[in-house]
Order: sequence, then C-alpha cells, then structure tokens
Amino acid sequence: MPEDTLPTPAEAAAHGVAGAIAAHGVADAVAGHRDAVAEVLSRRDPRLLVVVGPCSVHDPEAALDYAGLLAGAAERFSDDLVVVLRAYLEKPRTVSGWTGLLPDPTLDGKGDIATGIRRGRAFLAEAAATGLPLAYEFVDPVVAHYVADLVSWGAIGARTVASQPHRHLASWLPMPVGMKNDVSGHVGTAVDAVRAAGLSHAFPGVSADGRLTTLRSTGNPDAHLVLRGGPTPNYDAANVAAALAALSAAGLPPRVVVDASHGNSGKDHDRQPAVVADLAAQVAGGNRALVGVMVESYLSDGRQDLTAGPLRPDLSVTDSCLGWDRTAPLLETLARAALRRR
Ligand SMILES: O=C[C@H](O)[C@H](O)COP(=O)(O)O
Ligand SMILES: C=C(OP(=O)(O)O)C(=O)O
Repeated sequence: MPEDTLPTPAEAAAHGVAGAIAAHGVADAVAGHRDAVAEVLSRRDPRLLVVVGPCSVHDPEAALDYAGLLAGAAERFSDDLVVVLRAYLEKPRTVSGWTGLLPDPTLDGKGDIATGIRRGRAFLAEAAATGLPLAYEFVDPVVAHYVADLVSWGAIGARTVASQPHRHLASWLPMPVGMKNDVSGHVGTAVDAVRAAGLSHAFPGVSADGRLTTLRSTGNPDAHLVLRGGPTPNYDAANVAAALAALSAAGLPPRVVVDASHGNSGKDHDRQPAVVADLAAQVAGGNRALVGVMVESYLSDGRQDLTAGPLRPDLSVTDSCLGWDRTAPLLETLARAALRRR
C-alpha cells in the first residue's frame, strides 16, 4: 500500500483493536450509552449529562490514566450524572495549529493520517473499555467514518456549525449530536443546525468499503443545542432562557447543554469552577431544560505550547484545562444539583 493510502473504514475497524472491542462488548455498550444519553436529553431520565475531559488527546497513555480516574467518579455519581469522556482526536483551528492525534499523530505537522487512524482507534477502544461513553467532535466528515462506531455523544463545533456537510453528517450519525453556537456567540446558527440535523438528507460520503457513495439520512432526533459563549459568555440564566425560547420558537424541544469552557470561560480554566457553580445553581433551582454541562479537564491545571520543549503528558497542548483535583469536586457539585432538582 503506498504510504499515503488510507485503509477503508472497514479495514480500520478490523485492524488490531477489533478483538479488544469485541472482548469488552464495546459495540453493545456504545448502543446502551447512546440510549442513556438520549434519555437524559429527552428528560425521561432526570440525571444530568456531563461531558468532561481533555481539550485534546496528545498522549494516549496519560489520557487513559485520566479516563480511569473519571470512570471511578462516573460510577460514584451514577445515580445523578451520566458522565461522558471527551475523547477528542481532531481539533478545529481558528487559523492554524496542531489538528489532533488522528490527523497528526506525531504532533509535528507530518500528517501521518494512516497511523493516526490506527492509534486513534486503539485509544478510543481502550477508553471505551473503561466503561465510559465517549464524546467526539466531528471536524472532518471523512474521518467520521473511521471513528463514529465508538462514539456515544457527538459535537459539531463552533467553527463548523454553519457548514452544510457537517449538518448533513449530524443528520446521519447514530448518536445524539450537540450543535455549538458559533464563535461570534450567535445562537441562531446553531438552532438552524439542530433543525437541519433533524431532517433527512442525501449527501456524498464514504462507505465502509471505502467507496465514495451517496449517504441517505433519516434525521437525527437527538440533535440539540450547546451554548459555549462567544466574545461574551452565555451560560447565565437569562442567556439559557433566551436560547430555550429560540428553540421553542423554531419548533424544537427546549433543551440545552452548556459548555463551561471556551467562550464561557474566556479559555481560562480558572474560570470554569465559577461557571459550573452557576450552572449547578440553575439546575438545583429546577431548570429541567438544562440537560447537560461540558467541562474541559485533564490531569493537571493549565496548558503548554507544543513548541515548549519536551512535552508533559499530563498537561493540555490545546486549550487550558482544569486539573483532576479541581474537577472531582465539580462533579460532586453537579451531582448534588441534579439530586436536588428531582
Ligand atoms: O478547543 C480548542 C480550541 O479552542 C479550538 O480548537 C481552536 O483553537 P485555536 O483558536 O487556538 O486555533
Ligand atoms: C473546539 C471546541 O469547542 P468550540 O467548537 O466550542 O470552540 C472543543 O470543544 O474542543
């Protein structure tokens, strides 16, 4: 195979970790996780969805250590929270920068995507074996065909939410997909995206055997809005209420996930606890439409530049994250809030 030829999605799925995926019953677990998330989004399950984990995975071994810690906490709070691990292997960039472990597994711009698919799937399979559902931002619609089988909650990000191919992809993906408000803070684009994802579409895609093909979707009933802020935050009760009103006006179910990071914390990890505290108060105060919270969290507080010399495995190389020691209490706060809301 020439160096740059990629395996087909079916070949990638059959490679290496297929045995581990089967041994751990991952496919059945993923189906169960997707249903569990959908139940929370539909509010039939009163628990709170918490999507938490690193901004990006740059060191799979360290990220698995993090997943182990999170799996323990998820179990502890399982009466009140449905905890999903951010297992993000692609990063959208405002202009340029590292694009993630799957497109650039050597973190140096070489773009060895074939290796990235192999390493990425190995990471996802091992992370799934912890028992946690996995969250993933679908940045490149082609790459989606290599990873979607292991994902239980998908995101279309602030930089792609207006894109028709991404909306079409979301309409076809077999898991709940969150549509983020765009980077300007405009919520209407994401409301349009939720509507578009709920409809059926025919669009070009890749079949399991690697052929370019026409994909036909039936519409994603579990597409929903994610508030992530913009130049100013939009996590407070007034912005949440305005977003719910916009959803209702568009004939969509009033439900929202709120991201405590990104525009809601000015990308400053130190601000995330205050945002989570505000969201927990809204939940505890009885807001049943606030169905989920996202937190960017990793082993240690902060971030590092990729060019800063030997990389630390425990520190984000993209957005700054809240360290594990400060994340665990936030999960407890959210669990208490969800319990109180019941
Ligand atoms: O979540 C990560 C970043 O916010 C996103 O990938 C954009 O990063 P950038 O603005 O540094 O390119
Ligand atoms: C890039 C991300 O978010 P956003 O699209 O909100 O910037 C992310 O969640 O990693």
